[in-house]
Amino acid sequence: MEVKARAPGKIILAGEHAVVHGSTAVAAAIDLYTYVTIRFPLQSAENNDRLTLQLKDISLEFSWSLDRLKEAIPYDSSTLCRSTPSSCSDETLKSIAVLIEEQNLPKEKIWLSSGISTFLWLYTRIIGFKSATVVINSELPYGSGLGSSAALCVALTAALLASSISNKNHGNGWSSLDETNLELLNKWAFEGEKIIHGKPSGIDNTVSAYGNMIKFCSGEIIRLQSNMPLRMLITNTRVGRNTKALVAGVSQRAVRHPDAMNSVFNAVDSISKELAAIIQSKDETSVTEKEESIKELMEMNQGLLQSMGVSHGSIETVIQTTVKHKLVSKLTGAGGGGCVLTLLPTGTVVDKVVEELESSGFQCFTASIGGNGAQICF
Ligand SMILES: Nc1ncnc2c1ncn2[C@@H]1O[C@H](COP(=O)(O)OP(=O)(O)OP(=O)(O)O)[C@@H](O)[C@H]1O
Ligand SMILES: C[C@@](O)(CCO)CC(=O)[O-]
Ligand SMILES: [Mg+2]
Repeated sequence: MEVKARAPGKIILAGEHAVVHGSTAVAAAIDLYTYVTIRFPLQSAENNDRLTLQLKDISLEFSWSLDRLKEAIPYDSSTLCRSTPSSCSDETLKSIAVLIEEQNLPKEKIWLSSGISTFLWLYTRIIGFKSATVVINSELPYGSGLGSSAALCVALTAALLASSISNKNHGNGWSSLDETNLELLNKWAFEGEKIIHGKPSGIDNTVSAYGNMIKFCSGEIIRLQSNMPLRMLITNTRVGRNTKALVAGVSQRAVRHPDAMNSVFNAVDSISKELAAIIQSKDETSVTEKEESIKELMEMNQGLLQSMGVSHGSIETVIQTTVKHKLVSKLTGAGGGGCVLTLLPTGTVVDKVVEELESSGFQCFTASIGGNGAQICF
């Protein structure tokens, strides 16, 4: 039997980092996906006592015997419960780390270990110690602010939950999950994100699961209906960074300067709420006026992200380059490098700015905003 799932990456239009501290943020799905295929062997097949993970886009394969997994990951049948998401304890995470060390992950790929830990934990917790080959393929750049970690957690959980759905609709292409399964999927994916982000807000897994555009605050999800065209250029600075470390850095700054940082988080909250209102507004305001307001809000948000300490020289270079073309940019996701968003008001011709950014070694692309969330296929 084979099940497939896919989940999109995302951009954050406003509110990253502050959202971890209870502010509002606005995010949208993009049409770049992480795909997960799970193949279960026949009972009679050889090798039906192993769990194999293939990371297709980076040509790596890992394999564990089920006995070794059972030995290392604490298990009793009462803790295996697909319908009650639970957190991975520090102790279990340590045992999982040993399972990954045994696979001799190349040193330059050590950043993958949190993703593989999440895989092992979600897999064993949701469907137990069952033999399979899991193939993962991603169109998203890793660790670049486009939510690769959340797309992994959401796509994997969707495939795991789909494997136990009884009324499978074979051969009908991609289909969405029903509301109950979507809620369950989002909770499990959040538990997975905790392993990768440390202290996630939940916005990345939520927008990847539900798709479209959302306003998110302290776990509350409001689905937004955009009433204006919204085009963004995405520039990957190609500077690698790690969301967990950046989120922890902002929290440490907030401990050192609680009043100042609270004011920053409050300002971001207002920016996100205003941005969401503009995007949804059906009033007479012209698109040009709305775009002018969004530009200003993005500029203010970037200033506040810089004051949180999550900008980077490469991000500043992108901002300065786009300003020369009268365009406004802000970082997206955790910052520290990664990707930058540039608003493309109606009628903008991007060729010149793209040429200049790419000649500095950056990678530019556009993605369609506000599309599908998690989907499954049999
Ligand atoms: N397809 C994948 N396979 C295995 N691990 C993955 C995959 N995608 C992401 N990861 C894990 O997630 C980590 C990157 O997550 P991180 O949160 O730092 O960045 P991001 O999610 O791309 O950006 P942001 O959180 O800012 O949106 C990788 O180092 C890896 O451990
Ligand atoms: C930086 C952050 O706010 C967004 C990362 O895409 C972290 C999170 O919300 O989990
Ligand atoms: Mg992430």
